Amino acid sequence: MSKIYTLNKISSKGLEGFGQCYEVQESLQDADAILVRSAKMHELELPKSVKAIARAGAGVNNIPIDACTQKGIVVFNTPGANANAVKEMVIAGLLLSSRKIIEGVNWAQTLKGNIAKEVESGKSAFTGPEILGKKLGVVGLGAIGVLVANATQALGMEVIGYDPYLSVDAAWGISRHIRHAHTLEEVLGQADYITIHAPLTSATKEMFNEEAFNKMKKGVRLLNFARDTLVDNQALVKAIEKGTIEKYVTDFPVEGLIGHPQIITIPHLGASTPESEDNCAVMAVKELKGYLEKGTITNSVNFPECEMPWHATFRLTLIHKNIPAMIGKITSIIAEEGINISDMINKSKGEWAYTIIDTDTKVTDIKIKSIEALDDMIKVRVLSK
Ligand SMILES: NC(=O)C1=CN([C@@H]2O[C@H](COP(=O)(O)OP(=O)(O)OC[C@H]3O[C@@H](n4cnc5c(N)ncnc54)[C@H](O)[C@@H]3O)[C@@H](O)[C@H]2O)C=CC1
Ligand SMILES: O=C(O)CCC(=O)C(=O)O
Repeated sequence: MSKIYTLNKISSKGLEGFGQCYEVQESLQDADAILVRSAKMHELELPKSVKAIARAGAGVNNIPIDACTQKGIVVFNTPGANANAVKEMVIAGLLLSSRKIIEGVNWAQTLKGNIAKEVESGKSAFTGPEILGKKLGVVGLGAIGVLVANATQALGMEVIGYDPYLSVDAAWGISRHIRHAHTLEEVLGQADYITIHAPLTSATKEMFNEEAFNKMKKGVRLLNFARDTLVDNQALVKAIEKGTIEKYVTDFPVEGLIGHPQIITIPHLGASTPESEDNCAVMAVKELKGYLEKGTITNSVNFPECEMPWHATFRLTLIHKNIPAMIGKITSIIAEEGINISDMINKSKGEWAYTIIDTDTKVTDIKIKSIEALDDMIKVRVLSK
């Protein structure tokens, strides 16, 4: 029985996918794997039993990836599974940033007496421009950015996209009407609206800072449905005071922004739809099962993709450093017992490698210990059918 610790509320449709051989628990004790959404895991002491973590969602900045990698814990996410939910929210955000809908609705709640007359005399305070024909800059053209770019172009916006690491898959999905910016400055200098869809990393932290705001057009509307600290909030408030930024719409309410008349704070609702919660959970559960049961790695952010059909009875999965002679050392230990390897695969990602070895005969515990004792060997698992 494998034990799964859930850190956030995970859709039941996803959890059902685990089936009879799994126990979903609210304790970390002896957990084989963890399922998480946005809960912060940096302070969490992970027991040795943990082999994998699946993020039911896209952003993995809440997970201590480097520490997990060193311990041989495979971290997965669910690329694209919540992208449509965020895209729809961004379209709402664009309209909220432009038309004074929230202000108008709040004002309408206060009306009394001759309401129809009050409405007609007061509504001019809530006028705002249309998005049709305006220029939108999309920063980050991944799963979400591409959907946002295509949808807003279809709504009549002129869209310019920037992504220095654009993937081939993403490029296939981008409408030919979207203009390609070669630098961030190109977007900042001409967009009427800017929407951020890059991940939070040490390289992107506060990429929207005073310097970036100084390059923006006056009166720009900025949307952030990616992560709070992609934006330097102090510089942002100053840019609003200077008139550079007309409105900031963020999915990440933080102190200093809440209550500001030109800032709309949404309580991280981008992915909060039943469809996206189901999609993410179903995908995350599939990834964990594939790894725990067969050693398959799909959509990992810290180890290479790896899958091999399993015909033999026994399987070793090995996480180790990506260095010369490692495979030779492992196979020599197995050969000392006269065991034949029926199939094998080795994949690498940067300085890390992952190997699957199938045998018809069980490798003895003593030999497994010898393999575990190899320098630069991080984790060895023994699976059987
Ligand atoms: N508000 C919410 O509920 C949600 C927020 N998110 C956030 O949105 C981010 C993006 O999500 P996805 O599109 O699914 O991820 P993705 O990984 O498909 O796309 C991210 C894109 O950003 C690009 N990128 C990286 N560095 C960049 C830079 N310096 N400038 C411009 N582009 C850069 C990458 O090349 C990639 O194409 C996530 O990392 C997460 O933080 C994701 C889902 C839900
Ligand atoms: O699980 C959620 O609601 C948050 C989604 C998110 O921020 C992400 O997928 O990066």
